[in-house]
Amino acid sequence: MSQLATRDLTVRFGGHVAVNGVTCTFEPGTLTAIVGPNGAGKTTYFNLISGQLKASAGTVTLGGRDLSRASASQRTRAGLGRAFQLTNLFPRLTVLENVRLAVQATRDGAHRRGLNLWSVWNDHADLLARADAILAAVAMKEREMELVSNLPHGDQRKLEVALLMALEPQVYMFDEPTAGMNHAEAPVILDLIRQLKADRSRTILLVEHKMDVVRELADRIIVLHNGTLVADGKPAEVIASPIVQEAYLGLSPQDASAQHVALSHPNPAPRGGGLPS
Ligand SMILES: Nc1ncnc2c1ncn2[C@@H]1O[C@H](COP(=O)(O)OP(=O)(O)OP(=O)(O)O)[C@@H](O)[C@H]1O
Repeated sequence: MSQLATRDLTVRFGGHVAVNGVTCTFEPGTLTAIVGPNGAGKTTYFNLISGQLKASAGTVTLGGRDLSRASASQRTRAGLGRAFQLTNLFPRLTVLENVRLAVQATRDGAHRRGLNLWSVWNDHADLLARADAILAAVAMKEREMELVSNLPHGDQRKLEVALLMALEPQVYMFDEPTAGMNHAEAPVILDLIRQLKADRSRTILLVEHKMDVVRELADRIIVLHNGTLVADGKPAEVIASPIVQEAYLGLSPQDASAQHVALSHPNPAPRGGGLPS
């Protein structure tokens, strides 16, 4: 099983350092929540790991393999799976066709074996069986013949997770997976993440603003502030730590026991100002 690691990962936009020397390892079987105020660098850190953005400095490795110079698609093939909000779906294809294509994308090499009709037929049956199993896992089998464009938003987002599962990644990356979902839709996605977590062999990274979700799902929390990693540990410890409670959240020690603090919120500026240097 493969450890994901970033070392001194840094990106600068002009004079602004959006992610600043982040060194962190993520173990298989662990769900790590990445939290921090708006603009802290969470999505940028994701972009650097998944290869959507090139780092100014530092490395990203998976199972010891250096992916720092790899493209986003090479990183996906190496095992880094990132959920994108609906951008990976083919709206004019059916649910089943979408999943089958994603399964097919993971079986590269099959098309290079030349034209052998028996193997083409076998591959086809195998792909369909795998697509079927994934649709069953996400409870979407009854919708498999529907066009994706006709699905309700919640089902489209569920399908997005199904496509990610089809890629069989070692690392699942979710950036605010329930953003824009209603009260009925959000629990379904969280259930899927719970299912993935139950497997205990996957590394899951979750950027999430909702602290109740983080408390429930995370084995570990890391906190980014101004692009820097400022806290890392078990959820209860991180949430209760003086640096997060007093400096970061701007709460008094008495408030430190508050149950519903949010480490991130809709207002761009963090409460309580900056962290001590
Ligand atoms: N392509 C870019 N060019 C210039 N600045 C950028 C770029 N991408 C991100 N930034 C800046 O980097 C900082 C970190 O942004 P990022 O989106 O990673 O924060 P975040 O923690 O994900 O915030 P939010 O919780 O609001 O999504 C911000 O100041 C943002 O404006």
